[in-house]
Amino acid sequence: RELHLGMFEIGKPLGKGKFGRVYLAKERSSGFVCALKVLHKSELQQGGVQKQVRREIEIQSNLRHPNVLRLYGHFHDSKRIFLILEFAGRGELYKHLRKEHRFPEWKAAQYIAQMAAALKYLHKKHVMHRDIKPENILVGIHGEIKISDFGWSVHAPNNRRQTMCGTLDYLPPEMLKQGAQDNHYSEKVDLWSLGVLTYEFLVGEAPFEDTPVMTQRRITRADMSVPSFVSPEAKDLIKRLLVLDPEKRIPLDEIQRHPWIVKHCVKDAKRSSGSSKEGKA
Ligand SMILES: O=C(Cc1cc(-c2ccc3c(-c4nc5ccccc5[nH]4)n[nH]c3c2)n[nH]1)Nc1cccc(F)c1
Repeated sequence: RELHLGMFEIGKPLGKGKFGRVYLAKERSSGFVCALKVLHKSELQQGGVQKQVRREIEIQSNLRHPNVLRLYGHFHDSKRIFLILEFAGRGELYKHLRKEHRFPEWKAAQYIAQMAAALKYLHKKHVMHRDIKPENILVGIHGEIKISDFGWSVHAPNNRRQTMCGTLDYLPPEMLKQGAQDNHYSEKVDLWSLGVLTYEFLVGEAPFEDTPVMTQRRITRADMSVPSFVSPEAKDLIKRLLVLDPEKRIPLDEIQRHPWIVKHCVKDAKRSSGSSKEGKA
């Protein structure tokens, strides 16, 4: 079936990314609700990002995971490219984080467990995200998180110098080292960013937040301290992720078995089975 704009009823704006606006949309014949992202070809040309957008479309079209935002399809007209993206019922995670200042440990642990599951899926497909931060995470209608915006994701290894705007807070040390050879780092970069994310969920600010020069210096020295209100188990996981040597970072499999994650995410077997009808095979 030929996709075109007339198929959609356009609703309220949902947000605007670096290259385009996103609208709530409904496909007329099926009533299917989605997020329609509009990218202007002229803007992409000016930004020199057409190839990156094509790569992102190619990567995201093939991803299917409950914690990875779906790209259902795309089409274009003479001036614009349209992306049919999954609608996330509870919007952008960073807005929730700013409003709540920081998340309770049970919520942070559930989010990190879902991130670890999503990253495990992506890494198995040799896709590393490379831009994990609250701004790139959406929340579904059931409170589950969805990683989006694979603008920097690549099939490992890559040899593309990445020029990035935006925050340095999430960059791992190996990407900051002078003359770092792009293709010398691996999926382990996402583990470092997961550590920064865990810290920010629990503390409400990033661990190396400072002036740009100081942030870079603190990252390359892993110079950060965890406030005393953070539980010892959570602190242990943060410390095992924010390790300078990429090879020494706790692997994704071990994250899902980490005491802090297990404590908050595994259904508590001891909890009573409630009314008599429950618990029967
Ligand atoms: O640009 C993005 C990522 C992206 C996703 C979104 C986005 C933004 C907002 C939403 C929402 C959403 N739900 C809301 C509920 C309440 C309030 C606001 C909400 N926004 N659902 N899905 C979305 C998706 N913006 N940008 N992907 C992309 C870009 C180029 C090529 C490609 F294949 C993918």
